[in-house]
Amino acid sequence: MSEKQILRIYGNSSNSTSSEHPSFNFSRSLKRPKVYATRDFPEHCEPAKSLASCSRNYDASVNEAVSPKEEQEKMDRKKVKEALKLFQEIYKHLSDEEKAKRKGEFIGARRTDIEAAERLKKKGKFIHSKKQFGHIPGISIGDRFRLRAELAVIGLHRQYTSGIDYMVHEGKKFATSVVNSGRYENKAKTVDILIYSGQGGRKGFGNKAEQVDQKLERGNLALANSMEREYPIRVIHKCHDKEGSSYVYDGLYFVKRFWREKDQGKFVFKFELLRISGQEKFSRRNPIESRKLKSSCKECCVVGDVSEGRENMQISVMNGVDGEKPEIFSYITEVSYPEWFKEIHQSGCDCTNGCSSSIRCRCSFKNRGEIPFTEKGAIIGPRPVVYECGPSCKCPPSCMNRVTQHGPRIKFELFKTESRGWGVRSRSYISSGSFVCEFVGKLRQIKDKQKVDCGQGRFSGFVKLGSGKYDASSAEGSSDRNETGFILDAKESGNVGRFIGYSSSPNLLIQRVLYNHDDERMPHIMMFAAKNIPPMQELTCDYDHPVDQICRFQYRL
Ligand SMILES: C[S@@+](CC[C@H](N)C(=O)[O-])C[C@H]1O[C@@H](n2cnc3c(N)ncnc32)[C@H](O)[C@@H]1O
Repeated sequence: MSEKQILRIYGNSSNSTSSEHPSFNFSRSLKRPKVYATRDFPEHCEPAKSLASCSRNYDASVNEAVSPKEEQEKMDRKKVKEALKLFQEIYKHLSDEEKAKRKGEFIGARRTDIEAAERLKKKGKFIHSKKQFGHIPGISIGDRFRLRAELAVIGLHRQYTSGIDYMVHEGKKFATSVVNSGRYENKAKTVDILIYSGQGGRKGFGNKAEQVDQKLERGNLALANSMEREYPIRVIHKCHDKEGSSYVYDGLYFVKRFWREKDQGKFVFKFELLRISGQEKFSRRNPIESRKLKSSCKECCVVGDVSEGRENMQISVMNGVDGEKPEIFSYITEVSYPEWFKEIHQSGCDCTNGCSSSIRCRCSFKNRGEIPFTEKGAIIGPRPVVYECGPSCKCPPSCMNRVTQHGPRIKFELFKTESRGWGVRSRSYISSGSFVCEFVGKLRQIKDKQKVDCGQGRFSGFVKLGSGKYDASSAEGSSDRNETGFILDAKESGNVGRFIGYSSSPNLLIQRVLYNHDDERMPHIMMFAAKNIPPMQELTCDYDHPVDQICRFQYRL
């Protein structure tokens, strides 16, 4: 069916009924919040009611006498349903077209949902063409929407990607709605309080993204202005269940306060939003359904990407135990060296056409005359140290002696275990010998008799890198000549490696690797698959194994 046909079939019934803004539609409750619940907010396990199953049954018996108000509500809801139906048909049409074009191949990300919404917008089929404050007629608390673009179509949240939507009123920006996606550490601690992180603060994308200070502009300014005037803000939570993600309307909130704090050295804005009291709570209204839904929600995604875009692939956090998120830590992808640390480079290899197992390649020579990796990047047997080519080598980045320095390529997932805290697994199969990840943290020196809680199964975020006297003469700013040994401390800053659990028969082996410096006292701690690892199996290593010794367990390629 063509888009024209679809539009013809559905006519103009979903035309806007909005009044001139500012239209404050929060008649269902306007009391300032007084008492706030303190129980943990299980936002990802909240019973998300579908629009069709909403408690107000507008298709109920026509014989019942209905008031004009109810009649209006019925009409509003009908319009919402019609607009969504129209959207779904265009979306399906575009998706089918896209699938046929792709023939199974990946051509690049195309947001078909946005495209479908844009087509509806051009035809004037958006509900409430003007933005407005408060509830949107026809939409009830607890309504669930599968696609983000649907929120724009029905006027709940007009931004396709940005979390804060706002409009200009009397020359000033005011927030109309926020989507709590969990992406920016929106720690929804209780059912009534939402700590919402401001927008901005990143320049560029993926690995090249640079952290900058957030500014009090656009959405952040709009939230601040809304606080001043006590304007209500719609809150929509992104939830995850077995069927995927969805967006649930949670009702109206006020901004109570906001502040600026440092995150990884840069300023970010935090807004405390309080749910307006007296509004329906879909979780409390029908507790039997709530329990049923909670138990059917065996494992929910509580954080979309714990690396916040810093890794090559997203690392989602799944929790089927208690709905909690991991404790806050700074996600870093490289070892954080202290200021005094200087990279000591020996001369690298001169191989301009890639390295090979010959004495002409200096790096190969350091590796006992062989390249320690297969062409596919699997490690050829554990050894005391692997010397990868590095910044002083002339070989290209694609050289087969550069494996771990490119970072992990595994689709990791963090998950909550019943009794061991968080663990790590891979969504895809990992073949024996493949590089899994590095254990990164802050590199610290330890003093002679300083006790570090690591090893002997009590590992708690540290890896001891072995001992050795540190020559203070080469350390700027250090005057303590008795310091010996180094540790990687991942308690406050680390990567996915800090969540890997212990096993006496592990499926990962620990391998010391050098590439960006030649100081053997502080090698990179790299983890490789010790065997073939099926998808979703917990990744484990042997904490008791001293990292300055060759791994004692066997593995085969
Ligand atoms: C490197 S952390 C691993 C991540 C940790 N599970 C968490 O939630 O942050 C090591 C800690 O995890 C727990 N742990 C890891 N493996 C374990 C095991 N096999 N049995 C019991 N506790 C374990 C212990 O508390 C240990 O101190």
